[in-house]
Amino acid sequence: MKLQLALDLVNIPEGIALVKEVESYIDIVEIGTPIVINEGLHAVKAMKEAFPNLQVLADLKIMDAGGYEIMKAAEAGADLITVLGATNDSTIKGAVAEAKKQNKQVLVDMINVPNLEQRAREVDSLGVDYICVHTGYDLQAEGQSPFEDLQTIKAAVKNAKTAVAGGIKLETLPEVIKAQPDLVIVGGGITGQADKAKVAAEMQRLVQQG
Ligand SMILES: O=C(CO)[C@H](O)[C@H](O)COP(=O)(O)O
Repeated sequence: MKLQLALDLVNIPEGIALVKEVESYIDIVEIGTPIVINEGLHAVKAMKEAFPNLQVLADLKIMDAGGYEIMKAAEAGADLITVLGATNDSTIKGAVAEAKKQNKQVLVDMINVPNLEQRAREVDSLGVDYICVHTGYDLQAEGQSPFEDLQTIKAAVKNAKTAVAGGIKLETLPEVIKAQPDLVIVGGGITGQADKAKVAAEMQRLVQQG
């Protein structure tokens, strides 16, 4: 099981400073969608250059032009790139084909997919690397969490690895780990804490003991 730190509400220098604090406790650093919107793929390039030993995920949430957008993220140095499960199969197939060519990985974000079980099975047959359940900020604010959805995809997905994101905190991490995802994605649960290194270290301990 791996731990991914999601950076969303920071600029490039703030993001690099933050990762320096927790570098040894995480496996993957995510350049979140708001950073890509604010700073472009330069943020991915800057993070990869600053931390060549970490994997960098570009949270592009690709909805169209799968092959092209994967190619651009790969050029910037991303190791993993996100595509939306809500898009059509052609976009996902194009993304997977380009990612394989570039030796990169595709994580499909199932945010707001209504027929989760059925779509997870379909996406699983397209050769993607990860299928991720995700409760976004707006639904987190309404009290929702991704924990039940994780059980759903754990039962449905046979080929891809599974991932979970959306409001995970140190207190809720043990419940998440019980469902045995391959990847746990944490943003505010680390970035919003006063002692980020302490929380990240404890999260790494829990994730590694599985
Ligand atoms: O992709 C995202 C928002 O769309 C976030 O990166 C993801 O939800 C993790 O952040 P948090 O743990 O703060 O919810």
